[in-house]
Amino acid sequence: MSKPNTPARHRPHRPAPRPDADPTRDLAFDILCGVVEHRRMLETTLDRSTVADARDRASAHRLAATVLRHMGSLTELLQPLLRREPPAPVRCALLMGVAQLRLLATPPHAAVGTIVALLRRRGLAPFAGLANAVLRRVAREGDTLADGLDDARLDVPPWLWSAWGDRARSIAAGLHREAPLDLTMRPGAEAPAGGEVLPNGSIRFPVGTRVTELPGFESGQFWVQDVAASMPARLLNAQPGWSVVDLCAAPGGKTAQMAVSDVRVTAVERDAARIVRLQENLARLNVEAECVTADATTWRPAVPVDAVLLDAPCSATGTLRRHPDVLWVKRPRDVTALAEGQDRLIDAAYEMLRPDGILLYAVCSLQDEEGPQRIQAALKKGWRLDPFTPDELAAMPMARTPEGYFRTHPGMWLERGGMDGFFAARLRRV
Ligand SMILES: C[S@@+](CC[C@H](N)C(=O)[O-])C[C@H]1O[C@@H](n2cnc3c(N)ncnc32)[C@H](O)[C@@H]1O
Repeated sequence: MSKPNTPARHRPHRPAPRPDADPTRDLAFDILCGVVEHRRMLETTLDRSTVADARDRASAHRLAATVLRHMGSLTELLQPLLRREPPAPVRCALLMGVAQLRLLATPPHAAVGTIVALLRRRGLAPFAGLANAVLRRVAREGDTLADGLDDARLDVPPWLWSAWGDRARSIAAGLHREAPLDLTMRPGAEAPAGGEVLPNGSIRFPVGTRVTELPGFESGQFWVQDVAASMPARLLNAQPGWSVVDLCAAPGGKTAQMAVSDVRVTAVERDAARIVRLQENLARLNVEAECVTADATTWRPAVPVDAVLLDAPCSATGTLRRHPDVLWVKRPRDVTALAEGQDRLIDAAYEMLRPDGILLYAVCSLQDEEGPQRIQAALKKGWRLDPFTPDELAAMPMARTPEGYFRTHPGMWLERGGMDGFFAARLRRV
């Protein structure tokens, strides 16, 4: 029997079926809205998330990080398709759709369907039609829309591009790549099979390698440390019997490098939770260091020490490959505030050292204000520069500056997979 032909206005109201839950895209969307609307770091949203499944979290991270790494060029590609500026959350959803279509090889029907469903789930149903039309056009005409866009330039905020000067294009090329997995080996340990031995002794595995699955992880034969991050402690070259303070030490990569060489290390870290992590890392590696929870600007050792390794808190622009949210979260004024803190830590290190003692200053930053400019300021206050020699940097000659600083960026060794940006300099207490 056919149903009576009820006029639409008399039909009982039934809510539209709720599109299936999609924790990956919901979490990626929350991450992106957090960055774009509140300058909230990716990890903060991830920490607060109730999504429990590790694969969902990893997929959400990958999707959000892909958008963040290409946010400028994806935004530009969308521009001619939008008659009006959509609300920020809708723009985030559209960017996710474009990233799925153009960068993550998601089949078009899934790339479009998942974003339309996301908008409906998140109370943005009035924009579902727009997303459907726009993303279908990107699926059909994406190559034409992308033609002529300067991705490298567009994907770096203007203030960073100008701060990086003539390094900018090369750095930007490195930022489009995900970081491989680099290991620092305990002296004498056998490297797990399949890794590439880099000229400085680090072992490199391809992007996506899970460190916990490599043989030797449990028994503490190595730890994760980007090739560039391994250089400050190598350059300090602390000798057995030296007393060294590792200031700002957690999670302890550099403490471990020194402690495995029988150096007497005191690791100073302000954050109580992070010092627990440092202690866990040292325990896995079965090495010892004195761990102190204290503010490095006021803490002092009982007797002056031979060397201080100061890996100072910084803007972390050197780690943008791993943390592309930093591109859109940090501002120039953050760098200024961090530079003031770096000066205070350098002053504190002076009071910890014996005469002629060494300060190895390092930051994972690409910014002049946090690197060369801090050293220039220190040289006016009783420090002497002890430049790195070509021999000391024979494994990475391109990282030695004319002043004798160590300086890397993500565009270096690109054919091998790149590296983080780091700055280091060696100073002596006069
Ligand atoms: C760049 S990370 C250090 C990484 C570490 N050196 C390594 O190689 O694993 C900076 C650390 O400095 C800590 N920190 C920041 N300000 C500090 C201060 N005034 N005193 C002690 N630690 C501080 C932060 O909590 C953070 O753990």
